[in-house]
Amino acid sequence: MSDSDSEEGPDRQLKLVVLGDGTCGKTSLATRFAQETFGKQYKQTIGLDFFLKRIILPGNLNVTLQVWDVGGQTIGGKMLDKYIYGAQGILLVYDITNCQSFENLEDWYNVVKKVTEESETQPLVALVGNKIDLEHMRTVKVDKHQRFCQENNFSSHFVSAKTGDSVFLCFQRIAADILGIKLNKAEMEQSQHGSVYNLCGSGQENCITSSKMAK
Ligand SMILES: Nc1nc2c(ncn2[C@@H]2O[C@H](COP(=O)(O)OP(=O)(O)OP(=O)(O)O)[C@@H](O)[C@H]2O)c(=O)[nH]1
Repeated sequence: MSDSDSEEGPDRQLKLVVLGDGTCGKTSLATRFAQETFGKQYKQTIGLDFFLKRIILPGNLNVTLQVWDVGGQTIGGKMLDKYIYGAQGILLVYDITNCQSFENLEDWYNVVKKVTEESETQPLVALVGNKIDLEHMRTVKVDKHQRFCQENNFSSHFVSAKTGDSVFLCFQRIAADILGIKLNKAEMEQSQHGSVYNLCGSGQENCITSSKMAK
């Protein structure tokens, strides 16, 4: 992509589909990222929820992320294939305190493979361990997570939708990977903790970038 595209061209749009068992925290992850909120109360997603968030990647590249939050009960249903179709990124989410939610990702991934096997371009797949604020209750070993990533060439993420830890970084890294943009260490460290607005504070440049991010 040329410089002129990144400065004046229309926003790039990326479709990211969030999959995983019920209660692993998909809606919480999406709302933490898109709205910077978190609700303790569980409200089951029926079918699909949809969020939009505009971010700016290095090189002043505007990217609008469409986050498709798929209800955990849709596995085995007729609509799931349609939700996945056309995704550039897939987030396979599990709850680090719930082994079953990790084991069941195999089934979710099988659906992804079936839907995308004949596509020209394959989506980037990210493995996301959620609820790291509950580290003391972890039942899924980090080794297992890493092995699953290596075996399938997934990118690896650990987040807490509750505290916001690494949530923005997770989406930012996924978008950057899809677009072939390399984030440097400083950019990743800035994004690691909390919301985009918390990015302000340790450098004028980052402050400007953060304030340009639309809600
Ligand atoms: N401690 C903690 N709780 C979380 C976290 N993320 C989500 N939760 C809680 O887990 C419960 C389920 O979260 P949801 O985001 O609704 O889960 P979901 O995966 O969207 O569930 P479905 O709609 O059934 O697919 C809620 O009570 C959340 O408050 C987290 O990072 N830490």
